[in-house]
Amino acid sequence: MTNGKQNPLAMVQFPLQSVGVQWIKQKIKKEQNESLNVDYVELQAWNVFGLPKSIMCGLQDLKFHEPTQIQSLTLPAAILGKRDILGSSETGSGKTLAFGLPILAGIIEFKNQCTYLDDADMLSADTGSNHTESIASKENSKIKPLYALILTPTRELAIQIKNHLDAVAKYTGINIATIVGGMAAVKQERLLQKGPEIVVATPGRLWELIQQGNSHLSQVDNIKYLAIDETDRMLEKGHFHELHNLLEKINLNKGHKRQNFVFSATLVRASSGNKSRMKFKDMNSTQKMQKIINILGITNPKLVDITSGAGTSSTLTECRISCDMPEKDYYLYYFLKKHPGKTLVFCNSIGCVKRLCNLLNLLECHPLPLHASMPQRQRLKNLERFRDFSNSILIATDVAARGLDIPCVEHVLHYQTPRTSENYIHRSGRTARASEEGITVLFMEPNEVKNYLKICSALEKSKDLPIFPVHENYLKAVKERVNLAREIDKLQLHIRKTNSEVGWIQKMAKNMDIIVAEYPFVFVH
Ligand SMILES: Nc1ncnc2c1ncn2[C@@H]1O[C@H](COP(=O)(O)OP(=O)(O)OP(=O)(O)O)[C@@H](O)[C@H]1O
Repeated sequence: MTNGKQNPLAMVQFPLQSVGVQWIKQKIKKEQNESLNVDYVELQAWNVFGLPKSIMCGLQDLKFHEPTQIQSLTLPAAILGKRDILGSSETGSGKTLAFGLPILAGIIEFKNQCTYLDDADMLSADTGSNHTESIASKENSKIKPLYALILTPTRELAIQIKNHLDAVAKYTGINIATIVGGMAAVKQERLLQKGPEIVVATPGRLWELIQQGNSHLSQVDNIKYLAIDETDRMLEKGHFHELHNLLEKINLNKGHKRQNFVFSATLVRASSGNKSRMKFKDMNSTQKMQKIINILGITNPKLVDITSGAGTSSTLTECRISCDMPEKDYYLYYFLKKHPGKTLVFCNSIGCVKRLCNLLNLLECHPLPLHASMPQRQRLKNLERFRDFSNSILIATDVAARGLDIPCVEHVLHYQTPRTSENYIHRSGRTARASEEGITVLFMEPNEVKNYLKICSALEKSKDLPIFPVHENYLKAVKERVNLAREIDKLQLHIRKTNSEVGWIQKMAKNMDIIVAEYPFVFVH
Protein backbone atom coordinates (compact mmCIF):
# COMPACT_ATOMS: atom_id res chain seq x y z
CA MET A 1 0.00 0.00 0.00
CA THR A 2 1.23 3.46 -0.74
CA ASN A 3 0.82 4.67 2.82
CA GLY A 4 3.06 1.85 4.05
CA LYS A 5 0.25 -0.16 5.61
CA GLN A 6 -0.25 -3.72 4.32
CA ASN A 7 -3.42 -4.47 2.34
CA PRO A 8 -5.56 -6.64 4.63
CA LEU A 9 -6.74 -8.67 1.58
CA ALA A 10 -3.17 -9.85 1.02
CA MET A 11 -3.23 -11.45 4.45
CA VAL A 12 -6.17 -13.70 3.52
CA GLN A 13 -5.24 -16.81 1.56
CA PHE A 14 -6.93 -16.67 -1.85
CA PRO A 15 -6.22 -19.88 -3.76
CA LEU A 16 -8.30 -19.23 -6.93
CA GLN A 17 -6.32 -19.83 -10.11
CA SER A 18 -6.96 -17.94 -13.30
CA VAL A 19 -8.52 -19.65 -16.31
CA GLY A 20 -8.44 -18.60 -19.92
CA VAL A 21 -10.83 -18.35 -22.79
CA GLN A 22 -10.63 -22.03 -23.75
CA TRP A 23 -12.00 -23.13 -20.41
CA ILE A 24 -14.89 -20.66 -20.68
CA LYS A 25 -15.63 -21.78 -24.24
CA GLN A 26 -15.75 -25.42 -23.21
CA LYS A 27 -18.04 -24.66 -20.30
CA ILE A 28 -20.44 -22.73 -22.54
CA LYS A 29 -20.36 -25.51 -25.15
CA LYS A 30 -21.21 -28.03 -22.43
CA GLU A 31 -24.17 -25.94 -21.28
CA GLN A 32 -25.34 -25.56 -24.89
CA ASN A 33 -25.07 -29.32 -25.49
CA GLU A 34 -27.21 -29.96 -22.46
CA SER A 35 -29.95 -27.87 -24.04
CA LEU A 36 -29.78 -29.70 -27.42
CA ASN A 37 -32.83 -31.72 -28.36
CA VAL A 38 -32.34 -35.23 -29.67
CA ASP A 39 -35.19 -37.50 -30.63
CA TYR A 40 -33.74 -40.75 -29.27
CA VAL A 41 -36.72 -42.74 -30.51
CA GLU A 42 -36.23 -41.58 -34.08
CA LEU A 43 -32.49 -42.26 -33.79
CA GLN A 44 -32.83 -45.44 -31.74
CA ALA A 45 -30.75 -47.51 -34.18
CA TRP A 46 -27.75 -45.37 -33.19
CA ASN A 47 -28.33 -45.65 -29.43
CA VAL A 48 -26.28 -48.83 -28.95
CA PHE A 49 -23.00 -47.14 -29.87
CA GLY A 50 -22.95 -44.66 -27.00
CA LEU A 51 -22.39 -41.66 -29.26
CA PRO A 52 -22.28 -38.26 -27.53
CA LYS A 53 -25.41 -36.13 -27.70
CA SER A 54 -23.72 -33.48 -29.85
CA ILE A 55 -22.99 -36.09 -32.53
CA MET A 56 -26.50 -37.55 -32.33
CA CYS A 57 -27.79 -34.03 -33.03
CA GLY A 58 -25.59 -33.81 -36.11
CA LEU A 59 -26.91 -37.16 -37.35
CA GLN A 60 -30.45 -36.00 -36.67
CA ASP A 61 -29.92 -32.84 -38.72
CA LEU A 62 -28.57 -34.93 -41.59
CA LYS A 63 -31.63 -37.20 -41.30
CA PHE A 64 -29.38 -40.25 -40.97
CA HIS A 65 -31.92 -42.28 -39.02
CA GLU A 66 -29.91 -45.48 -38.94
CA PRO A 67 -26.35 -46.61 -39.55
CA THR A 68 -25.40 -48.23 -42.83
CA GLN A 69 -24.14 -51.82 -42.72
CA ILE A 70 -20.44 -50.96 -42.62
CA GLN A 71 -21.17 -48.46 -39.84
CA SER A 72 -23.19 -51.01 -37.80
CA LEU A 73 -20.41 -53.56 -38.05
CA THR A 74 -17.56 -51.17 -37.35
CA LEU A 75 -18.81 -48.82 -34.66
CA PRO A 76 -19.12 -51.24 -31.69
CA ALA A 77 -15.54 -52.52 -32.09
CA ALA A 78 -14.21 -49.05 -32.82
CA ILE A 79 -16.07 -46.97 -30.21
CA LEU A 80 -16.72 -49.44 -27.44
CA GLY A 81 -13.81 -51.84 -28.04
CA LYS A 82 -11.32 -49.12 -29.16
CA ARG A 83 -9.92 -51.61 -31.67
CA ASP A 84 -8.02 -50.95 -34.86
CA ILE A 85 -10.23 -51.48 -37.92
CA LEU A 86 -9.41 -52.84 -41.37
CA GLY A 87 -12.60 -52.06 -43.29
CA SER A 88 -13.82 -52.76 -46.77
CA SER A 89 -17.27 -52.28 -48.25
CA GLU A 90 -18.76 -51.33 -51.56
CA THR A 91 -18.58 -47.79 -52.90
CA GLY A 92 -21.05 -45.29 -51.45
CA SER A 93 -21.81 -47.44 -48.41
CA GLY A 94 -20.86 -44.89 -45.73
CA LYS A 95 -17.23 -45.71 -44.91
CA THR A 96 -16.40 -42.07 -44.06
CA LEU A 97 -18.59 -42.13 -40.96
CA ALA A 98 -17.49 -45.67 -40.12
CA PHE A 99 -14.12 -44.17 -39.20
CA GLY A 100 -15.30 -40.56 -38.71
CA LEU A 101 -17.78 -41.24 -35.90
CA PRO A 102 -15.32 -43.16 -33.66
CA ILE A 103 -12.77 -40.39 -34.17
CA LEU A 104 -15.23 -37.61 -33.31
CA ALA A 105 -16.65 -39.54 -30.33
CA GLY A 106 -13.14 -40.30 -29.06
CA ILE A 107 -12.03 -36.66 -29.30
CA ILE A 108 -15.11 -35.54 -27.37
CA GLU A 109 -14.28 -38.10 -24.70
CA PHE A 110 -10.68 -36.84 -24.47
CA LYS A 111 -11.85 -33.26 -24.27
CA ASN A 112 -14.39 -34.10 -21.59
CA GLN A 113 -11.62 -35.73 -19.58
CA CYS A 114 -9.64 -32.49 -19.89
CA THR A 115 -12.62 -30.42 -18.73
CA TYR A 116 -13.00 -32.85 -15.85
CA LEU A 117 -9.33 -32.38 -14.98
CA ASP A 118 -9.76 -28.65 -15.30
CA ASP A 119 -12.70 -28.80 -12.91
CA ALA A 120 -10.60 -30.88 -10.56
CA ASP A 121 -7.91 -28.22 -10.86
CA MET A 122 -10.41 -25.54 -9.92
CA LEU A 123 -11.49 -27.63 -7.00
CA SER A 124 -7.96 -28.30 -5.82
CA ALA A 125 -7.19 -24.62 -6.20
CA ASP A 126 -10.26 -23.80 -4.12
CA THR A 127 -9.15 -26.17 -1.43
CA GLY A 128 -5.57 -25.04 -1.65
CA SER A 129 -4.21 -28.42 -2.81
CA ASN A 130 -1.89 -28.76 -5.81
CA HIS A 131 -2.94 -30.54 -9.00
CA THR A 132 -0.13 -31.88 -11.14
CA GLU A 133 -1.17 -30.12 -14.32
CA SER A 134 -2.40 -26.61 -13.68
CA ILE A 135 -5.02 -24.99 -15.86
CA ALA A 136 -2.90 -21.92 -16.23
CA SER A 137 -0.01 -23.88 -17.64
CA LYS A 138 -2.33 -25.61 -20.11
CA GLU A 139 -3.86 -22.34 -21.16
CA ASN A 140 -0.47 -20.78 -21.49
CA SER A 141 0.88 -23.53 -23.68
CA LYS A 142 -0.02 -22.19 -27.10
CA ILE A 143 -0.11 -25.57 -28.91
CA LYS A 144 -3.56 -27.12 -29.07
CA PRO A 145 -3.62 -30.88 -29.36
CA LEU A 146 -3.82 -32.55 -32.75
CA TYR A 147 -5.93 -35.62 -32.07
CA ALA A 148 -6.50 -37.16 -35.47
CA LEU A 149 -5.06 -37.42 -38.93
CA ILE A 150 -7.05 -38.66 -41.93
CA LEU A 151 -5.03 -39.45 -45.06
CA THR A 152 -6.58 -39.62 -48.54
CA PRO A 153 -5.05 -39.93 -52.01
CA THR A 154 -6.79 -36.98 -53.71
CA ARG A 155 -7.37 -33.33 -52.86
CA GLU A 156 -11.06 -33.37 -53.75
CA LEU A 157 -11.63 -36.35 -51.50
CA ALA A 158 -9.88 -34.64 -48.58
CA ILE A 159 -12.15 -31.61 -48.94
CA GLN A 160 -15.22 -33.82 -49.20
CA ILE A 161 -14.32 -35.79 -46.06
CA LYS A 162 -13.83 -32.54 -44.15
CA ASN A 163 -17.24 -31.27 -45.27
CA HIS A 164 -18.92 -34.55 -44.38
CA LEU A 165 -17.36 -34.63 -40.90
CA ASP A 166 -18.05 -30.91 -40.38
CA ALA A 167 -21.76 -31.61 -40.94
CA VAL A 168 -21.86 -34.40 -38.34
CA ALA A 169 -19.63 -32.47 -35.95
CA LYS A 170 -21.73 -29.29 -36.21
CA TYR A 171 -22.56 -29.24 -32.49
CA THR A 172 -19.28 -30.63 -31.19
CA GLY A 173 -17.02 -27.59 -31.49
CA ILE A 174 -14.39 -29.80 -33.14
CA ASN A 175 -12.30 -27.96 -35.68
CA ILE A 176 -11.26 -29.81 -38.86
CA ALA A 177 -8.72 -28.56 -41.43
CA THR A 178 -7.72 -29.83 -44.86
CA ILE A 179 -4.10 -29.79 -45.96
CA VAL A 180 -3.79 -30.50 -49.68
CA GLY A 181 -1.48 -29.67 -52.55
CA GLY A 182 -2.40 -27.08 -55.18
CA MET A 183 -3.70 -24.58 -52.57
CA ALA A 184 -1.72 -21.70 -51.10
CA ALA A 185 0.61 -23.12 -48.45
CA VAL A 186 0.43 -19.86 -46.48
CA LYS A 187 -3.34 -20.20 -46.15
CA GLN A 188 -2.98 -23.74 -44.93
CA GLU A 189 -0.37 -22.71 -42.37
CA ARG A 190 -2.86 -20.14 -41.12
CA LEU A 191 -5.47 -22.89 -40.73
CA LEU A 192 -3.00 -24.95 -38.72
CA GLN A 193 -2.26 -22.00 -36.45
CA LYS A 194 -5.84 -22.29 -35.21
CA GLY A 195 -4.94 -25.73 -33.84
CA PRO A 196 -7.53 -27.99 -35.53
CA GLU A 197 -8.21 -31.21 -33.64
CA ILE A 198 -8.49 -33.14 -36.92
CA VAL A 199 -6.39 -32.73 -40.07
CA VAL A 200 -7.56 -34.32 -43.33
CA ALA A 201 -4.66 -34.38 -45.76
CA THR A 202 -3.07 -35.68 -48.91
CA PRO A 203 0.37 -37.10 -48.05
CA GLY A 204 2.52 -34.83 -50.27
CA ARG A 205 1.58 -31.41 -48.85
CA LEU A 206 1.38 -32.80 -45.33
CA TRP A 207 4.90 -34.17 -45.57
CA GLU A 208 6.12 -30.85 -46.97
CA LEU A 209 4.67 -28.89 -44.01
CA ILE A 210 5.98 -31.40 -41.48
CA GLN A 211 9.46 -31.09 -42.94
CA GLN A 212 9.21 -27.30 -42.78
CA GLY A 213 8.71 -27.73 -39.03
CA ASN A 214 5.06 -26.66 -38.68
CA SER A 215 4.43 -26.63 -34.94
CA HIS A 216 0.89 -28.04 -34.93
CA LEU A 217 1.99 -30.90 -37.18
CA SER A 218 4.98 -31.57 -34.94
CA GLN A 219 2.46 -33.56 -32.87
CA VAL A 220 1.83 -36.18 -35.57
CA ASP A 221 3.70 -38.80 -33.56
CA ASN A 222 1.32 -38.13 -30.69
CA ILE A 223 -2.06 -38.37 -32.40
CA LYS A 224 -4.78 -40.55 -30.93
CA TYR A 225 -6.40 -41.56 -34.24
CA LEU A 226 -5.11 -42.28 -37.70
CA ALA A 227 -7.38 -43.09 -40.65
CA ILE A 228 -6.18 -44.04 -44.11
CA ASP A 229 -8.93 -43.88 -46.72
CA GLU A 230 -8.70 -45.49 -50.17
CA THR A 231 -5.72 -47.38 -48.81
CA ASP A 232 -5.13 -49.55 -51.85
CA ARG A 233 -4.65 -46.41 -53.97
CA MET A 234 -2.18 -45.11 -51.42
CA LEU A 235 -0.16 -48.28 -51.90
CA GLU A 236 0.25 -47.56 -55.59
CA LYS A 237 3.41 -46.18 -57.14
CA GLY A 238 3.61 -42.41 -56.66
CA HIS A 239 1.76 -42.41 -53.34
CA PHE A 240 3.43 -45.21 -51.41
CA HIS A 241 6.78 -43.53 -50.88
CA GLU A 242 5.22 -40.42 -49.29
CA LEU A 243 2.83 -42.52 -47.24
CA HIS A 244 5.66 -44.70 -46.02
CA ASN A 245 7.71 -41.68 -44.88
CA LEU A 246 4.71 -40.23 -43.12
CA LEU A 247 3.83 -43.41 -41.30
CA GLU A 248 7.40 -43.83 -40.10
CA LYS A 249 7.27 -40.29 -38.73
CA ILE A 250 3.84 -40.83 -37.13
CA ASN A 251 5.12 -43.97 -35.51
CA LEU A 252 8.30 -42.46 -34.06
CA ASN A 253 6.81 -42.36 -30.58
CA LYS A 254 6.84 -46.11 -30.07
CA GLY A 255 5.09 -46.35 -26.72
CA HIS A 256 2.23 -44.06 -27.79
CA LYS A 257 -1.23 -45.65 -28.07
CA ARG A 258 -3.17 -44.81 -31.20
CA GLN A 259 -6.30 -46.23 -32.83
CA ASN A 260 -5.91 -46.97 -36.55
CA PHE A 261 -8.51 -47.19 -39.31
CA VAL A 262 -7.49 -48.61 -42.68
CA PHE A 263 -10.33 -48.40 -45.23
CA SER A 264 -11.13 -48.88 -48.90
CA ALA A 265 -13.77 -50.31 -51.21
CA THR A 266 -11.16 -52.63 -52.67
CA LEU A 267 -8.87 -53.07 -49.69
CA VAL A 268 -9.29 -56.74 -49.06
CA ARG A 269 -8.92 -57.50 -52.75
CA ALA A 270 -5.59 -55.78 -52.61
CA SER A 271 -4.50 -57.16 -49.25
CA SER A 272 -5.54 -60.76 -49.49
CA GLY A 273 -6.78 -60.74 -53.07
CA ASN A 274 -7.97 -63.51 -55.25
CA LYS A 275 -5.40 -65.70 -56.88
CA SER A 276 -5.64 -64.25 -60.36
CA ARG A 277 -4.73 -60.78 -59.09
CA MET A 278 -1.96 -62.14 -56.91
CA LYS A 279 -0.10 -63.15 -60.07
CA PHE A 280 0.79 -59.74 -61.45
CA LYS A 281 1.07 -56.98 -58.93
CA ASP A 282 -0.85 -58.03 -55.88
CA MET A 283 2.11 -59.79 -54.37
CA ASN A 284 3.58 -56.33 -54.08
CA SER A 285 0.37 -54.82 -52.77
CA THR A 286 0.13 -57.55 -50.18
CA GLN A 287 3.69 -57.00 -49.09
CA LYS A 288 3.19 -53.23 -48.95
CA MET A 289 -0.07 -53.66 -47.06
CA GLN A 290 1.66 -55.94 -44.60
CA LYS A 291 4.37 -53.34 -44.22
CA ILE A 292 1.79 -50.65 -43.42
CA ILE A 293 0.14 -52.90 -40.86
CA ASN A 294 3.56 -53.60 -39.34
CA ILE A 295 4.61 -49.95 -39.30
CA LEU A 296 1.35 -48.98 -37.63
CA GLY A 297 1.83 -51.76 -35.09
CA ILE A 298 -1.62 -53.18 -35.81
CA THR A 299 -1.71 -56.58 -34.14
CA ASN A 300 -5.33 -57.42 -33.43
CA PRO A 301 -7.52 -55.50 -35.86
CA LYS A 302 -11.22 -56.01 -36.36
CA LEU A 303 -11.56 -56.99 -40.01
CA VAL A 304 -14.85 -55.81 -41.50
CA ASP A 305 -15.14 -56.95 -45.10
CA ILE A 306 -18.60 -56.73 -46.56
CA THR A 307 -17.68 -56.45 -50.20
CA SER A 308 -19.77 -58.83 -52.23
CA GLY A 309 -17.98 -60.69 -55.06
CA ALA A 310 -18.81 -57.68 -57.23
CA GLY A 311 -17.42 -54.86 -55.10
CA THR A 312 -19.97 -52.56 -56.74
CA SER A 313 -23.29 -51.48 -55.26
CA SER A 314 -26.26 -53.84 -55.58
CA THR A 315 -28.35 -50.90 -56.86
CA LEU A 316 -26.02 -50.43 -59.83
CA THR A 317 -27.04 -51.60 -63.31
CA GLU A 318 -23.97 -52.50 -65.36
CA CYS A 319 -23.82 -52.87 -69.13
CA ARG A 320 -21.52 -52.40 -72.10
CA ILE A 321 -21.31 -51.07 -75.65
CA SER A 322 -18.97 -52.99 -77.95
CA CYS A 323 -17.92 -51.01 -81.03
CA ASP A 324 -14.93 -49.90 -83.08
CA MET A 325 -12.87 -47.04 -81.73
CA PRO A 326 -14.15 -44.29 -84.09
CA GLU A 327 -17.71 -45.25 -83.19
CA LYS A 328 -17.29 -44.52 -79.50
CA ASP A 329 -17.97 -40.81 -80.08
CA TYR A 330 -21.28 -41.64 -81.78
CA TYR A 331 -22.44 -43.80 -78.91
CA LEU A 332 -21.29 -41.27 -76.34
CA TYR A 333 -23.20 -38.44 -78.01
CA TYR A 334 -26.20 -40.73 -78.51
CA PHE A 335 -26.18 -41.64 -74.81
CA LEU A 336 -25.89 -38.03 -73.62
CA LYS A 337 -28.75 -36.89 -75.86
CA LYS A 338 -31.03 -39.86 -75.36
CA HIS A 339 -30.48 -40.24 -71.61
CA PRO A 340 -30.12 -36.81 -70.03
CA GLY A 341 -29.08 -36.79 -66.38
CA LYS A 342 -26.00 -36.07 -64.29
CA THR A 343 -23.31 -38.05 -66.11
CA LEU A 344 -19.69 -38.76 -65.33
CA VAL A 345 -17.54 -39.87 -68.29
CA PHE A 346 -14.20 -41.50 -67.47
CA CYS A 347 -11.18 -41.55 -69.78
CA ASN A 348 -7.78 -43.18 -69.28
CA SER A 349 -5.76 -40.12 -70.32
CA ILE A 350 -5.77 -36.33 -70.06
CA GLY A 351 -5.50 -36.07 -73.88
CA CYS A 352 -8.71 -38.02 -74.27
CA VAL A 353 -10.51 -35.77 -71.74
CA LYS A 354 -9.42 -32.68 -73.69
CA ARG A 355 -10.44 -34.10 -77.05
CA LEU A 356 -13.88 -35.16 -75.83
CA CYS A 357 -14.45 -31.78 -74.18
CA ASN A 358 -13.72 -29.96 -77.46
CA LEU A 359 -15.93 -32.29 -79.45
CA LEU A 360 -18.86 -32.22 -77.03
CA ASN A 361 -18.63 -28.44 -76.71
CA LEU A 362 -19.06 -28.20 -80.49
CA LEU A 363 -22.06 -30.49 -80.11
CA GLU A 364 -23.41 -28.12 -77.45
CA CYS A 365 -23.30 -30.61 -74.60
CA HIS A 366 -21.09 -28.25 -72.51
CA PRO A 367 -19.10 -30.80 -70.53
CA LEU A 368 -16.81 -29.90 -67.62
CA PRO A 369 -13.26 -31.31 -67.66
CA LEU A 370 -11.41 -32.65 -64.60
CA HIS A 371 -7.84 -33.90 -64.70
CA ALA A 372 -4.60 -33.62 -62.81
CA SER A 373 -2.93 -30.98 -64.98
CA MET A 374 -5.69 -28.42 -64.40
CA PRO A 375 -5.14 -25.71 -61.75
CA GLN A 376 -6.59 -26.84 -58.41
CA ARG A 377 -8.99 -23.90 -58.21
CA GLN A 378 -10.48 -24.81 -61.60
CA ARG A 379 -10.75 -28.46 -60.57
CA LEU A 380 -12.81 -27.53 -57.52
CA LYS A 381 -14.91 -25.06 -59.48
CA ASN A 382 -15.79 -27.68 -62.10
CA LEU A 383 -16.69 -30.19 -59.42
CA GLU A 384 -18.94 -27.63 -57.77
CA ARG A 385 -20.68 -26.88 -61.06
CA PHE A 386 -21.10 -30.56 -61.75
CA ARG A 387 -22.61 -30.97 -58.29
CA ASP A 388 -24.90 -27.94 -58.52
CA PHE A 389 -26.47 -28.33 -61.97
CA SER A 390 -28.82 -31.09 -62.98
CA ASN A 391 -28.01 -32.84 -66.27
CA SER A 392 -24.39 -31.70 -66.00
CA ILE A 393 -21.61 -33.72 -67.65
CA LEU A 394 -18.15 -34.20 -66.14
CA ILE A 395 -15.37 -35.70 -68.27
CA ALA A 396 -12.58 -36.89 -66.04
CA THR A 397 -9.53 -39.06 -65.63
CA ASP A 398 -9.26 -41.38 -62.65
CA VAL A 399 -8.59 -38.41 -60.32
CA ALA A 400 -12.38 -38.40 -59.97
CA ALA A 401 -12.69 -42.16 -59.54
CA ARG A 402 -12.07 -42.40 -55.83
CA GLY A 403 -14.42 -41.56 -53.03
CA LEU A 404 -16.08 -38.48 -54.55
CA ASP A 405 -19.59 -38.31 -53.20
CA ILE A 406 -21.64 -36.25 -55.62
CA PRO A 407 -25.36 -36.64 -55.05
CA CYS A 408 -27.63 -37.76 -57.89
CA VAL A 409 -25.00 -38.93 -60.40
CA GLU A 410 -27.23 -41.09 -62.60
CA HIS A 411 -24.77 -42.44 -65.15
CA VAL A 412 -21.11 -43.39 -65.19
CA LEU A 413 -19.67 -44.02 -68.64
CA HIS A 414 -16.30 -45.72 -69.05
CA TYR A 415 -15.43 -44.14 -72.41
CA GLN A 416 -12.20 -46.15 -72.23
CA THR A 417 -12.15 -49.51 -70.48
CA PRO A 418 -10.39 -49.07 -67.14
CA ARG A 419 -7.03 -50.76 -66.78
CA THR A 420 -7.79 -52.47 -63.46
CA SER A 421 -10.82 -53.97 -61.77
CA GLU A 422 -10.28 -51.59 -58.81
CA ASN A 423 -10.63 -48.62 -61.13
CA TYR A 424 -13.78 -50.13 -62.61
CA ILE A 425 -15.26 -50.51 -59.10
CA HIS A 426 -14.30 -47.01 -57.95
CA ARG A 427 -15.38 -45.26 -61.17
CA SER A 428 -18.70 -47.12 -61.20
CA GLY A 429 -19.15 -46.30 -57.52
CA ARG A 430 -19.68 -42.60 -58.27
CA THR A 431 -23.28 -43.56 -59.06
CA ALA A 432 -25.76 -45.78 -57.17
CA ARG A 433 -24.57 -44.41 -53.83
CA ALA A 434 -26.37 -44.66 -50.51
CA SER A 435 -28.99 -47.09 -51.88
CA GLU A 436 -29.85 -44.93 -54.92
CA GLU A 437 -30.14 -46.43 -58.40
CA GLY A 438 -27.48 -45.86 -61.06
CA ILE A 439 -26.28 -47.06 -64.46
CA THR A 440 -22.78 -47.70 -65.68
CA VAL A 441 -21.85 -48.34 -69.31
CA LEU A 442 -18.47 -49.67 -70.36
CA PHE A 443 -17.42 -48.67 -73.89
CA MET A 444 -15.21 -51.33 -75.39
CA GLU A 445 -13.32 -51.48 -78.67
CA PRO A 446 -11.56 -54.65 -79.86
CA ASN A 447 -8.21 -53.61 -78.32
CA GLU A 448 -9.83 -53.33 -74.91
CA VAL A 449 -11.37 -56.80 -74.82
CA LYS A 450 -8.39 -58.19 -72.91
CA ASN A 451 -8.82 -55.62 -70.13
CA TYR A 452 -12.55 -56.19 -70.07
CA LEU A 453 -12.08 -59.95 -69.59
CA LYS A 454 -9.56 -59.30 -66.84
CA ILE A 455 -12.08 -57.09 -65.03
CA CYS A 456 -14.86 -59.68 -65.42
CA SER A 457 -12.66 -62.42 -64.05
CA ALA A 458 -11.38 -60.32 -61.10
CA LEU A 459 -14.96 -59.39 -60.22
CA GLU A 460 -16.00 -63.03 -60.50
CA LYS A 461 -18.62 -62.28 -63.13
CA SER A 462 -19.88 -65.52 -64.57
CA LYS A 463 -21.53 -63.80 -67.54
CA ASP A 464 -20.66 -60.97 -69.93
CA LEU A 465 -22.03 -57.54 -69.02
CA PRO A 466 -25.36 -57.08 -70.82
CA ILE A 467 -25.38 -55.02 -74.02
CA PHE A 468 -26.69 -51.48 -73.57
CA PRO A 469 -29.90 -51.04 -75.64
CA VAL A 470 -29.43 -48.56 -78.51
CA HIS A 471 -32.11 -47.39 -80.95
CA GLU A 472 -30.25 -47.85 -84.21
CA ASN A 473 -32.66 -45.60 -86.16
CA TYR A 474 -31.30 -42.53 -84.33
CA LEU A 475 -27.71 -43.38 -85.13
CA LYS A 476 -27.69 -41.99 -88.68
CA ALA A 477 -28.46 -38.47 -87.50
CA VAL A 478 -26.06 -38.84 -84.60
CA LYS A 479 -23.22 -39.87 -86.91
CA GLU A 480 -23.84 -36.93 -89.25
CA ARG A 481 -23.66 -34.42 -86.39
CA VAL A 482 -20.62 -36.01 -84.76
CA ASN A 483 -18.77 -36.23 -88.09
CA LEU A 484 -19.48 -32.57 -88.75
CA ALA A 485 -18.28 -31.63 -85.27
CA ARG A 486 -15.12 -33.67 -85.82
CA GLU A 487 -14.46 -31.78 -89.08
CA ILE A 488 -14.93 -28.42 -87.33
CA ASP A 489 -12.70 -29.62 -84.48
CA LYS A 490 -9.99 -30.57 -86.98
CA LEU A 491 -10.26 -27.19 -88.70
CA GLN A 492 -10.15 -25.32 -85.41
CA LEU A 493 -7.10 -27.29 -84.36
CA HIS A 494 -5.44 -26.41 -87.67
CA ILE A 495 -6.27 -22.70 -87.19
CA ARG A 496 -4.95 -22.74 -83.62
CA LYS A 497 -1.73 -24.40 -84.79
CA THR A 498 -1.28 -21.95 -87.64
CA ASN A 499 -1.99 -18.98 -85.38
CA SER A 500 0.57 -20.11 -82.88
CA GLU A 501 3.12 -20.63 -85.72
CA VAL A 502 2.36 -17.15 -87.08
CA GLY A 503 2.71 -15.69 -83.60
CA TRP A 504 6.03 -17.42 -83.12
CA ILE A 505 7.40 -16.34 -86.52
CA GLN A 506 6.25 -12.74 -86.02
CA LYS A 507 7.92 -12.65 -82.62
CA MET A 508 11.17 -14.05 -84.00
CA ALA A 509 11.00 -11.65 -86.98
CA LYS A 510 10.55 -8.68 -84.63
CA ASN A 511 13.53 -9.80 -82.57
CA MET A 512 15.61 -10.01 -85.76
CA ASP A 513 14.28 -6.74 -87.21
CA ILE A 514 12.69 -8.44 -90.18
CA ILE A 515 9.31 -7.48 -91.63
CA VAL A 516 6.97 -10.36 -92.37
CA ALA A 517 4.82 -9.24 -95.29
CA GLU A 518 2.25 -11.96 -95.77
CA TYR A 519 1.26 -15.52 -95.09
CA PRO A 520 2.73 -17.84 -96.40
CA PHE A 521 5.70 -15.85 -95.26
CA VAL A 522 7.77 -13.50 -97.39
CA PHE A 523 10.65 -11.95 -95.51
CA VAL A 524 11.59 -8.36 -96.40
CA HIS A 525 15.01 -7.10 -95.28
N1 LIG B 1 -26.13 -43.63 -41.90
C1 LIG B 1 -26.35 -43.03 -43.05
N2 LIG B 1 -27.62 -42.81 -43.47
C2 LIG B 1 -27.88 -42.22 -44.66
N3 LIG B 1 -26.91 -41.78 -45.51
C3 LIG B 1 -25.62 -41.96 -45.13
C4 LIG B 1 -25.28 -42.58 -43.88
N4 LIG B 1 -23.94 -42.61 -43.79
C5 LIG B 1 -23.46 -42.03 -44.91
N5 LIG B 1 -24.47 -41.65 -45.70
C6 LIG B 1 -24.37 -40.98 -47.03
O1 LIG B 1 -23.96 -41.98 -47.97
C7 LIG B 1 -23.15 -41.41 -48.99
C8 LIG B 1 -21.89 -42.25 -49.18
O2 LIG B 1 -21.07 -42.18 -48.04
P1 LIG B 1 -19.47 -42.24 -48.13
O3 LIG B 1 -18.96 -41.17 -49.04
O4 LIG B 1 -18.95 -42.29 -46.76
O5 LIG B 1 -19.29 -43.65 -48.88
P2 LIG B 1 -17.98 -44.51 -49.09
O6 LIG B 1 -18.31 -45.90 -48.67
O7 LIG B 1 -16.81 -43.85 -48.44
O8 LIG B 1 -17.83 -44.47 -50.66
P3 LIG B 1 -16.48 -44.62 -51.56
O9 LIG B 1 -15.98 -46.03 -51.42
O10 LIG B 1 -16.95 -44.34 -52.93
O11 LIG B 1 -15.50 -43.64 -51.05
C9 LIG B 1 -22.86 -39.99 -48.54
O12 LIG B 1 -23.68 -39.11 -49.28
C10 LIG B 1 -23.26 -39.94 -47.09
O13 LIG B 1 -23.72 -38.67 -46.73
